[in-house]
Amino acid sequence: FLLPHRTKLLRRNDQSPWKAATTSIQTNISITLPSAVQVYDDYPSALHTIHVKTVLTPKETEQCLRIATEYATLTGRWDRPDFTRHASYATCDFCIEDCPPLQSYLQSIHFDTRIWDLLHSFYNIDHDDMSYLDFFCAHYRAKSDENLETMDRLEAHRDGSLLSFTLLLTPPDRFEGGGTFFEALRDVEPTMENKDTFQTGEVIRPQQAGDAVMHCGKILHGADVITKGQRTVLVGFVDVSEWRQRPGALSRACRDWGRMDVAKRRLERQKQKGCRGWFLNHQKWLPKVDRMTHSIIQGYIPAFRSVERRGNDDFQRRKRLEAEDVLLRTILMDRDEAEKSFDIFDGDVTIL
Ligand SMILES: O=C(O)CCC(=O)C(=O)O
Ligand SMILES: [Fe+2]
Repeated sequence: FLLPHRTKLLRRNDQSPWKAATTSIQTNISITLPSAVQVYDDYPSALHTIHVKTVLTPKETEQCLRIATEYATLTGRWDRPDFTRHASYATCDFCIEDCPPLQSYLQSIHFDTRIWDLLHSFYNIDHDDMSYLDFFCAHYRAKSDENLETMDRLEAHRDGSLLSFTLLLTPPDRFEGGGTFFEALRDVEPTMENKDTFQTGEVIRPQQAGDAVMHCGKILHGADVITKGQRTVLVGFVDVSEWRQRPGALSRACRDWGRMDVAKRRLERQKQKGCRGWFLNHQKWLPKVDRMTHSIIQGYIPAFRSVERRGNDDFQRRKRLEAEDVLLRTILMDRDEAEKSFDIFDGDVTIL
């Protein structure tokens, strides 16, 4: 069931378990990222909006949490981060595929169909064009002396997938802190409708277990620190077929984000060497006549203003957000456009 495009047999109908899910209080919140660039149209694109939506009933959520906790206790999978699965941003987790009881329970309640239906309605991507890159159950707990290897947060990052979701399994009254933060939401004011879920700055905190935060995985995000108790979530990385993605859009964004990383490192290096400048011992490489004429050639190199400006935190953030915004506007092609761009292959395409 980890291959969603194979789940056509689980289409929604009147008797579907989806009906059961609609009997609990239904969260339906959407928060749209502000525009960071003016030069492009197409704002907001579907990908600018983050959705918080009820996916599981309280009973189903409880059942998932029970099965997951039993499995993690037995295997120790929540006791330390798994660097083999997520090398850079390792979480204390297990893959749903590794836990047959949870996998078959989710299958029995048609979990995948619910997720694809929602993602389809939010981002207009066909079920056949979505598949799991990863689907796992992660666990955060407040730091204490006994659990040094466990995790209490996840640093800001972008997922490998174009779409992602984080579904809360633990009732929110059992922990403090937590939630998913998004850098681009820092200056966005909560509204009457979302003020409970979106209380502080960048963080989205679902108000009931069974609710999922669904978003574009390329938006810079992370898990806020847990200060008390434990928080268990189901996380899905959902990939979108290549043919719906505009060639070059992601690589352009990665290049721009990479430039900002380099600028940051240059400033750090400059600071290590002393902000005002530094002396180079390079006289022996210079022609004798010039040695006497230029003070710079005497070896003194002032700190570069441009390095300071480009390494500045606000500047960095603005540039990161600009690249992110352009990506969100451009990466998805609608079906017609995608079909046209596929036509250049003249129908001669073999899909392996
Ligand atoms: O736990 C969360 O709220 C976010 C998790 C996440 O971003 C991830 O695992 O990639
Ligand atoms: Fe993530």
